[in-house]
Amino acid sequence: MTTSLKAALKTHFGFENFRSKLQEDVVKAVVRRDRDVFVCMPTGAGKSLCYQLPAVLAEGITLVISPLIALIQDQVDHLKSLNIPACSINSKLPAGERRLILADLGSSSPKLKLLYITPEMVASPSFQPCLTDLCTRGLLSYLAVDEAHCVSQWGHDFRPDYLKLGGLRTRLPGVPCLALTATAPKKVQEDISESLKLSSPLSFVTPVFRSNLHYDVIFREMLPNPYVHLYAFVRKSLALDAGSNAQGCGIVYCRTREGCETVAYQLTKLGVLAKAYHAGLKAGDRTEVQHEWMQGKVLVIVATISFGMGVDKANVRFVAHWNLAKSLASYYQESGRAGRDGLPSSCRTYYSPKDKEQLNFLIRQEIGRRQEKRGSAKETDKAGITDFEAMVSDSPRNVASPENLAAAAAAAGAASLSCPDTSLSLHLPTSCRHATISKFFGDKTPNCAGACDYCRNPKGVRAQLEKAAALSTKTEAQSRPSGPFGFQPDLYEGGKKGYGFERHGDSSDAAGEGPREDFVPPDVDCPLREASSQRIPRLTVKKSRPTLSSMSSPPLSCGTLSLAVDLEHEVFKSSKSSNLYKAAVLKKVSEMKKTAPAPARGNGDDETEVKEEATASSSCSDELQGFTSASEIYSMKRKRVGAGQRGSSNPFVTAKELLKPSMLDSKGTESGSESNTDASSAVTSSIRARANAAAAASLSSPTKTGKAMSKKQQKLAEAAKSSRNISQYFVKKPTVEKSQEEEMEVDEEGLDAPLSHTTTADPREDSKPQEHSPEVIPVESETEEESKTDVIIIPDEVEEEALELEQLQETDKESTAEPNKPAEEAKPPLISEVSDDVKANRESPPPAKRSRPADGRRVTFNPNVQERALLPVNEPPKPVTLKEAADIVVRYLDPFYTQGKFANKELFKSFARYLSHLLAEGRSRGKGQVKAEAKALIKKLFSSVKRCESEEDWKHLKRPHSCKTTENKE
Ligand SMILES: Nc1ncnc2c1ncn2[C@@H]1O[C@H](COP(=O)(O)OP(=O)(O)OP(=O)(O)O)[C@@H](O)[C@H]1O
Repeated sequence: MTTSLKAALKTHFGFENFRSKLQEDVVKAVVRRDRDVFVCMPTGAGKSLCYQLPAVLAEGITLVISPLIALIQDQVDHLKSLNIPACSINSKLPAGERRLILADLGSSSPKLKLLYITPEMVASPSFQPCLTDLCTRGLLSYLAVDEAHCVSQWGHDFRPDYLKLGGLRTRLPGVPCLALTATAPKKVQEDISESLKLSSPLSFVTPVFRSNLHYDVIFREMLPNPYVHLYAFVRKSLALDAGSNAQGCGIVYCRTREGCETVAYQLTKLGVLAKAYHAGLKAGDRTEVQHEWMQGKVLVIVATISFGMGVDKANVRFVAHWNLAKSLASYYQESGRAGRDGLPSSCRTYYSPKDKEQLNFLIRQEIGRRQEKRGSAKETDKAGITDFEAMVSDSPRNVASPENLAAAAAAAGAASLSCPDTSLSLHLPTSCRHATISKFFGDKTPNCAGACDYCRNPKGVRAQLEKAAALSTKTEAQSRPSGPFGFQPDLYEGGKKGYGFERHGDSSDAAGEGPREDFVPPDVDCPLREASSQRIPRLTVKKSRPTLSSMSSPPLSCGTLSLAVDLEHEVFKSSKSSNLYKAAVLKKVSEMKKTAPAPARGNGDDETEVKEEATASSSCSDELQGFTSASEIYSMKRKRVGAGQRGSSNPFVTAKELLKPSMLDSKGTESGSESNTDASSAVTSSIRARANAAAAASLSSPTKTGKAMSKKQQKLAEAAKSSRNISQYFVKKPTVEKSQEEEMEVDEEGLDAPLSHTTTADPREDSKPQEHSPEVIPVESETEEESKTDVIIIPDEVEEEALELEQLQETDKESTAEPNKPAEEAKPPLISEVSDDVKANRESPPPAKRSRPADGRRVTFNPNVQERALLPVNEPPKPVTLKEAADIVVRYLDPFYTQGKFANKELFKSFARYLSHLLAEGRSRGKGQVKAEAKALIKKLFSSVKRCESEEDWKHLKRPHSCKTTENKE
């Protein structure tokens, strides 16, 4: 048998030998077909071959259940490349391919050897006829369940649909089942066996220990520059200093997309090519990044956990966790992607107590949510916490001091939920890290032989823990180490337990302070850190909860709540009475309100992220990926991000992005007004800052002024000087004849009149009527805040702006050189199109303060006039294509439009409306007319934007004429 198996191994898979004795034994057991088989082997041990080889040798079809389509795809592709007939039926399969597969399965002797399928699909009604048919014809040779830990509610990646596999199993009585996993502690193993109804299975369980992996932990917050530290780690792991001997690649795991982008950017900036991979990227970009990484073109992939499952790359020399994994089992699996070729590789965690707090909160919140949905608590709810605590079960102080350890252990003992031995903590250990992992999975202590930092340098590890403890003592003056589940014996005067699963259990031991209200235990989802505490007399959960919500309002993301929880807890710790507590909270809330800027456009992103990452893993982990770190939120500042970085400070957005919120708007689910306001102010500030910076540069650099200054630069400097009123871009040239100027002014005022009364609403204008035309939009003085706006100056963009400005001035020359025509000309379609309400408004009396030209004429700006002037008499206008029209409008949109992106939704909408009007009208229009219309459109838009001083105003922009003016407010 051995010889024939080896021959088949060589023939079908090209391997000379089995990877291990165990692999061989498993294959032999499966091939015998007389027992179910359970396999628990470390990551990268070659489990897949354990069912693939028997599948090839068997007569029928092997049904393989796998949790992810991406994972399935990799396996199918790999098998196809070996000429092994394999395929998958899933929701993404084109109908044609599906038909072909079903036809083959329905034939008398199907060619297919392995059919991969998700647990959801296997349970779906559409697949049942096919399954029944295969069963009745005896064509199923094996049922293989990959990643079998997903079946267990004690497992770290529980998938409810895996539970349905028990039912499937009973429908396939004679078909041997093979369950495989890399991460199954004893309890999970039992669960798998039970759920899959394995009948006295042959178990092949090998220790999880992988001697080629070196584990270590670095306290991120103690590093002067964590990115430089990571960079040095990358260089060392990839032996980049060894020149041509450099080898392999690596993975950095981050919890959020933003984290991925930042780390990738920092590493690249420091000198190692790194690319981000997360669900926020387009599918094509993701595939490309993965491809480049697989080929070794990109050395480091910085990813959320959506990356990795099924990625079988042999020479991954390191896996770094920039953020904590959500559980020890997850960590083992993620870090296990290193060293699959058996060569020494590094696994490092950059530990941060903040991370720990956030995760802790999220895990508990998730459990609370589940319990609420279910209406009851379950034993298995503890799994997430136990698994997480196994990584970070105690604070450094507790680990560093035996007394504290004992206290924490006692506290843990008192808790209704049994807590893991504190020495089991992976990241805050008192022993070997491999030992911690092995113990967690129920294995014996392995011989680490220096494959972790603790075994190499225990003193160093302890010193780091102590230093971290000292640091946190300084920052949390009064606080004591938090034991399991937030239990702080001293702080809460003995016996008070913190928020956790034990919190309902004990309410008896009041600390002997004044009269108390009847203690009502906090409910399951109470986010208060020490919800059960009665340390502050008369401060009950009922009273403190609203204060927390006021701190976390508006709810930006779970990070905000987490931050609010921290702040509330801080106040709680430092207050002695209920009144002082309330006063302190109110003060904090008002401080926050004062300092917090308008919500940033990106705020919604986190939620989107949470949703999108849902494909990656369990719901809990999804949420974690979308989490914005408290530190990020705390700064409440716009981020200064580098040029070219995704999610940078560039306020411009694509049309698609703009459409998204408007679609939501129409559904009434979300208001885009905030982001609009934000975008408009951002772009205005951005333009100002850029122009100012350019002006400053020209002033401070003598070489760039005077003669040496290029024409372009001069124009840019001019623009900078007048940047306070960007509308001047659209105003007539100073060289224009006065009479022409007046005509234009009158015309344009007429255009704006029904829509807005801006030009004269500003009292400043009334006071100096002769100095500027009514078309000049009032200049709002630049506030200190605006001048401080963080803007990255991108030289290329400045150049581009100058170029655009040049073009604009050229076109301005054209239009201002044209004679005006009487107002009776037909109203340009643009005007009629922009708003139907305009007509109605025209009939209403103008506002009292509206200024008029001295002669009282009321004329309407008519771009047709200009168009005619441009064209030879009697010659029909040269038709413009839609593209040409678009180009013209886009050019006039400058600086609201750059690199294919619009600055705000309103501009985009108007632009789209205008173009669709051109299309609908279906008649040829001259360039001049289009230009003039575009110019008028932009000018009007700009003036509308400028007039909006509040969010309310902005909302009214949807009906431009009703936008409130300063005057109206007065
Ligand atoms: N007998 C063998 N000889 C050489 N290489 C092998 C052998 N068996 C499997 N491999 C290779 O080992 C690598 C890991 O195999 P596989 O993906 O099956 O691991 P796994 O145990 O399923 O890991 P994970 O749990 O992380 O998915 C693959 O590249 C596979 O081709």
